[in-house]
Amino acid sequence: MRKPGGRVLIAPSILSADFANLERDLHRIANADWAHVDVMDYHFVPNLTLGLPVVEALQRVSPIPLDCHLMIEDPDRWAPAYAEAGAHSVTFHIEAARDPRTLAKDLHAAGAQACMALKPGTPFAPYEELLDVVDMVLVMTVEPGFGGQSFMADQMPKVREVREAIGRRGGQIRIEVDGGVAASTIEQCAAAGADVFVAGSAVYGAEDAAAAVEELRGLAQACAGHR
Ligand SMILES: O=C(CO)[C@H](O)[C@H](O)COP(=O)(O)O
Ligand SMILES: [Fe+2]
Repeated sequence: MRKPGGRVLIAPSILSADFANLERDLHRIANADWAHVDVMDYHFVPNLTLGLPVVEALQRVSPIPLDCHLMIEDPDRWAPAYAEAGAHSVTFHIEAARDPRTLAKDLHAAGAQACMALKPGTPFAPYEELLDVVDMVLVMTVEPGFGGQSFMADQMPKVREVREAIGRRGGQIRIEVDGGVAASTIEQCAAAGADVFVAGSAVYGAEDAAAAVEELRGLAQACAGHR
């Protein structure tokens, strides 16, 4: 079982990168742990970003593993292809999945870690049993769909609830937070029990993206150590 206070992971979101220069911008964050890739389909969320062909291309050039966050309808049908493309982790939204248990198994069979995401209005308790089959839980700290939104501190009790449930069951499940994570908000996420931190505008909006990654990592790691 991973002890509280283990290594934290920083996953910059390329949603805030320059879409005309994605390879260059992946290399700007080569010191991060994962590159977070936001896939949006104009149906599950009111925005459209990129899909499987672009993820396959990113996979060929990325210096770090891809963490694919699928904000799409029918992930049962579409998500396994992202695992087959080589993504390290594939996140589906629990609000969109028909059979999350089978989907998680399909993702594992295709070689990826499986993660379930919860929108801000979605409670965790009905899905606690799925901790048996997922590797990570993503607690959204904005409404999914756009980068650059304000962090929702009211999601911290949910992060604590997930961390407590993981603690009761044992196992090595990570908790990822996504949306509005920055130097001013990351410590409360880490204190609540998150150990994977997505940051888009806070990293790519900085003069030096790699330095922003290190700053975030330092703040989160210090907090995780005191948990
Ligand atoms: O999933 C997302 C939006 O739905 C993005 O990953 C998230 O918003 C990152 O951007 P920022 O750090 O600027 O909030
Ligand atoms: Fe995301």
